[in-house]
Amino acid sequence: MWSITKIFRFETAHRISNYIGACRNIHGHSYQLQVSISRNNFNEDDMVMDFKDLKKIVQKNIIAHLDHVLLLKKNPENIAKYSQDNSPILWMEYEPTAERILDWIRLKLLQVLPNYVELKKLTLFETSTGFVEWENDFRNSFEDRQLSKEKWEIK
Ligand SMILES: Nc1nc2c(c(=O)[nH]1)N=C([C@H](O)[C@H](O)COP(=O)(O)OP(=O)(O)OP(=O)(O)O)CN2
Ligand SMILES: [Zn+2]
Repeated sequence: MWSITKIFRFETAHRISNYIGACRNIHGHSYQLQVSISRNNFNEDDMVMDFKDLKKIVQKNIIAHLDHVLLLKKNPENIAKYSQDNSPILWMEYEPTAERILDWIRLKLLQVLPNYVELKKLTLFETSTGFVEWENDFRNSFEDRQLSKEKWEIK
């Protein structure tokens, strides 16, 4: 199995509203995202996938939605405090922990990546010392894509 990885950066603010400590306050991180996709063979250009094509997909579907945006869980407290704010807000179903942000990214990428590649691994650095990873075990790959498509179609 071959894989390629592309690295992205984005600046995003969040607050973890149920957190006991400073992460309850709105604060920002310079996130680093690593996206790895895999394939058994090469395409007619002798590539797993053109880095530029992977970049376009991730920029359009992920980075454009997260960069310089405030991530908030859609709960009554956050709605009351921040919904009148002029900042761009991405309202999330869950607290915007690194884990949940990466899961949001994973579900979106499963929906938009071309069928000839598999999403292999995702790594999200929230700080220079803390990161979360997801790795495909390839057992439920097809089912994951179907579920992801259904989830996004509902919204
Ligand atoms: N498992 C998780 N733990 C924490 C998350 C998270 O998303 N997942 N998030 C936070 C805070 O939002 C923030 O990221 C602070 O994290 P921390 O690594 O503690 O940041 P520091 O700058 O203090 O890191 P040091 O290396 O200790 O200086 C908290 N936890
Ligand atoms: Zn944080």
